[in-house]
Amino acid sequence: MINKVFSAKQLDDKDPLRHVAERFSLPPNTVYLDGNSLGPLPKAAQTRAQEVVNNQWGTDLIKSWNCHDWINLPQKVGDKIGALIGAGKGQVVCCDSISINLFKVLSAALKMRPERKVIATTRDNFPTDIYMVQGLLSLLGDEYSIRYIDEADVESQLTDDIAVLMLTQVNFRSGFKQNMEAVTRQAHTMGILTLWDLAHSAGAFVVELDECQVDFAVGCTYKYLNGGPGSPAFVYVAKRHQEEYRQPLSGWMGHKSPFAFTPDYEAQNSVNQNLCGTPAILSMSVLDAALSVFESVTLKAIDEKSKKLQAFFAAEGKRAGLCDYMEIVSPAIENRGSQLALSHPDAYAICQAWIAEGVIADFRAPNILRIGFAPLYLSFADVELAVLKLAEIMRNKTYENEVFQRKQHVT
Ligand SMILES: Cc1ncc(COP(=O)(O)O)c(C=O)c1O
Ligand SMILES: Nc1c(O)cccc1C(=O)C[C@H](N)C(=O)O
Repeated sequence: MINKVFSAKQLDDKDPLRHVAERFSLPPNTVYLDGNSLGPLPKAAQTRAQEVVNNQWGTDLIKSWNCHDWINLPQKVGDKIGALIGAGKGQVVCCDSISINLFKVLSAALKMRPERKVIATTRDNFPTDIYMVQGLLSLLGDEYSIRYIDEADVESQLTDDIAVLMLTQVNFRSGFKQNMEAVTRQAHTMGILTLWDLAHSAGAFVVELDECQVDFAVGCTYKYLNGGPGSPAFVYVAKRHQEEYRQPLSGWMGHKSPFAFTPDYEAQNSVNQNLCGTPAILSMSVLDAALSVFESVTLKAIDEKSKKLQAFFAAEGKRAGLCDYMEIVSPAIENRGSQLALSHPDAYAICQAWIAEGVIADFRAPNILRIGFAPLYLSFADVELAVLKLAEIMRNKTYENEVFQRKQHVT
C-alpha cells in the first residue's frame, strides 16, 4: 500500500464537514483548540439570544411560557441531546449542572440497591464527580463509602458489593476513553448500576446509551455541544428505571402537577422528575438553537474527521520535531476521545505563548498542554498552523519570557 501524504489543503478540499464551520461565528486569526472546554458561538445561537430576550421575554412577557412553549423546553432540548447520544425519546432532560445531576442520580441509584453501600469510581475522575460523592456520603453516614478503582481494566475490579459505578467516559486530562459497552455489560453481570459522565463525549463521537444498556448518564452542553458558558447540563435515565427512580431534590418542576400547588410532593415517573426549580430559559433557548449545527451531520463523520485531524497533528508535529521537546501522554488514537495531552514542565507558559500567537488550547495541572479537536469548525490548515507556531515557540523558548509565566484565575 502506498502511504500518500496529503497536504492540509488537499485534506480540507475533500473534508465532507468543511461547510459546517460557516455555522459558527469565530474570531479572525484564531485557531481554536479548546472546544473541549468551551465551544464557540454558533450563529443560530447568536440570533436566538436576541429573539428570546427581545421578542419573547421583552414582548410576550409571562405569556411566553405558553406561546413560546418555554415550559416544555427542558424535554424538547433533552430529546435533541438524546439523539446525539443514542438515547430514544423521553429519557433525557436538560437541567442544572453535571454536579447537581450527579447528586440526584447517585442518591436515586443507591436507593435502588439498598443492600449495597459502595460507590466505585476512579481517582483521576474530574474532581467535581468525586466531590459530589463525598458530599453525599457526608449525609449518609459511615456505612456508605467511595471505592477508587484503576481506570485501566475497570471490569476486573468490579465486585458485587458495589451499588453504583460512576465513570467519566473520557479522562479530562489524558483523553483515555473507556469501553462503555464492555464495562456496562460486566457491571450488570454483578448487579451494579452504571452512571456515565459524558462531558467529553457528547457531540464528540458516537455514543450509544440505549444500545449499551446504560442505566444513567449526565453531561454538560458547553463543550462539544456549543451551548455557551454555563449552559444547562443533561441527565439520562433509562426508560426501564423511570418507574422506580426517586431523586431527593424534589422541587416543584419535578412534581406530577406543578401548577396544582398542592402541599405534598408527588414525583413524575419519568426523566422529568429531575427538573427541580424553574428552568434557565435564556441559556436553554440559546443551547436549543446551538444544537442546530448538528443538522445533516453524523456523529460518525465527526468521529472520523477527529481521528484524521489528530493523526495529521501527530504527523506534522513529528515532522516539526515536537517530539524532541514534549511527550505525548494520551493513549493511542483508538483509545482516546477527541483530545490530545502533551506534557512538559513549562506547559502552562507554553500554552500562554501559544495563545499569544492566536492558537487557543488549555493547560491542566500539573504539566499538561491539552489540545481539543472539534471537527465541526477545525480545518487541517488550522492544525498545520498550530503545529508551526508551537514548534517555533519550542525552538525559540519564547515561553521562558516572564509574561507567559503569570498565572491566571482560570486555566
Ligand atoms: C468530566 C467532567 N464532569 C463534570 C464537569 C463539571 O460539570 P458542572 O460544572 O456542569 O457541574 C466537567 C467540567 O467542567 C468535566 O470535565
Ligand atoms: N466549566 C468550566 C468553566 O466554567 C471554566 C473553565 C473551564 C471549565 C471546564 O469545563 C473545565 C473542563 N471540564 C475540563 O475538562 O477541564
